[in-house]
Amino acid sequence: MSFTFNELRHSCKDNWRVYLHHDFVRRLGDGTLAPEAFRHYLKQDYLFLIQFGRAFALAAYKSPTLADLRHAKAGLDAIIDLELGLHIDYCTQWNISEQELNELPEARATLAYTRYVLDTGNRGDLLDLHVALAPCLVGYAELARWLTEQPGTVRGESNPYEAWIAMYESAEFQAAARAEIAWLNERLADVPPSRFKQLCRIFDDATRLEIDFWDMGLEQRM
Ligand SMILES: Cc1ncc(C[n+]2csc(CCO)c2C)c(N)n1
Repeated sequence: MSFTFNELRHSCKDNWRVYLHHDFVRRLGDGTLAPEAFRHYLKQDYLFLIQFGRAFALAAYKSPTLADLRHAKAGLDAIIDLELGLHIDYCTQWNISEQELNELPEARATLAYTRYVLDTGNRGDLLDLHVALAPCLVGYAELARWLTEQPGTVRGESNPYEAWIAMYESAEFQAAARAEIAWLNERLADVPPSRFKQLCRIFDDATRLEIDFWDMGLEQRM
């Protein structure tokens, strides 16, 4: 029996659609998202990215081979040098200082999602951890492509969220998502059905926690 990432994604298709086509995402696309909701999301996403940096460090610890270790290092580099760097610049443009970021308490949705991923990686192996990380990596690349195709999406200077969409639409992010899918496809080819079922549960949990993260932003909840 051989499984693929596409089957994993299909196993939670309803929640996957809710995550990708969430109101928060649609409003980023048409530019109607309340600026305060976006600022709340940006601040919590900074805290989220720090914990995700830890998750990639955990992936390094859980790596049995040099190739896996390099893969984890590349993921950690991408978060620290690319995503967090852009994020801090972006926060400055939205009048959120680095000092404010460093003093923020974590919202419950941030705590739940990030600690779930870290716990899944701690108790499981590298594949469990990657499956918990996949909705984040693959989902944002897919939602950026989806937004680009929507007729309601406003591009260019008239959309205050243009830079956010462009970041996840960029060739670099799209390539990272494709690499992750390839990595998962290689591993999923060897798992038995009972193990695949466990992995579907992890993927669905992380997808639901992504939905909660959008809800938290939209409703500015702590
Ligand atoms: C809640 C939330 N989910 C996913 C991402 C996207 N993201 C986070 S880390 C990473 C890997 C590359 O650095 C990607 C694509 C986000 N920013 N916030």
